[in-house]
Amino acid sequence: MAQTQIAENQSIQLPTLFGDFMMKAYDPEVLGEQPTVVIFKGDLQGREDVLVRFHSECLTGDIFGSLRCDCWQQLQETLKMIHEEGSGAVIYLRQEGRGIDLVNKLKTYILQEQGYDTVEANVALDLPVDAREDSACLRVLNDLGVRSIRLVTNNPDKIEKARELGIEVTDRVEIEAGVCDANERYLQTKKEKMGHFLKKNQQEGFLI
Ligand SMILES: Nc1nc2c(ncn2[C@@H]2O[C@H](COP(=O)(O)OP(=O)(O)OP(=O)(O)O)[C@@H](O)[C@H]2O)c(=O)[nH]1
Repeated sequence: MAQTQIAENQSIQLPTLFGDFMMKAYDPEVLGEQPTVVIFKGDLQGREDVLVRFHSECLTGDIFGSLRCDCWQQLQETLKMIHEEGSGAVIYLRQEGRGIDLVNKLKTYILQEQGYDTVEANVALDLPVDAREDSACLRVLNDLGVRSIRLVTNNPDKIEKARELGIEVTDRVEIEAGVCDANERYLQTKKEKMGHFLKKNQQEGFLI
């Protein structure tokens, strides 16, 4: 007979195109919010320097492969990196549009189609440029028993916020931003206005 008593936060197996992972979902701490999700590989209990990405939800990119941003490529790239290394985690935060939600993000896209950049569009609509709050990451890392992380990001603010939460970030791991015509302005704005570690390469566009 199948066991029907399921423990809270029990992990499930998740075979993916990028290899075999485990996954857990956490009940939201605030009613009405979406569960935080972690997809991970390896026994991370007590481990130091774990390869980790905090990835904010991007329905347009992560689900539909939108090229207006680099979210989909970064997610795939990280899963490949974790698979190759044999361990690590992606904490998937339900902070669509840097926390302004999907409907508002699409409104900013309308302004972007009229010439505003991603920062100007948020400001013009009286929306915060970045409304993300990352405390769910601490909850997940504690649950997995991770002691310190190497954070996969090009965003200096993510490292600072993680450290403010008390997460030990021992290193930053660069992640390549796949450039194309559709996302070049988005990447340029991240670099110039949000301080992202992106280098412009004359021949090939933006790389890390
Ligand atoms: N407001 C707004 N949000 C966007 C836009 N394009 C993408 N996003 C959101 O930006 C967020 C990107 O999150 P991440 O990829 O985790 O983080 P990041 O700050 O870009 O930093 P990295 O770790 O270097 O990728 C997601 O929530 C996307 O939905 C946009 O044009 N406007």
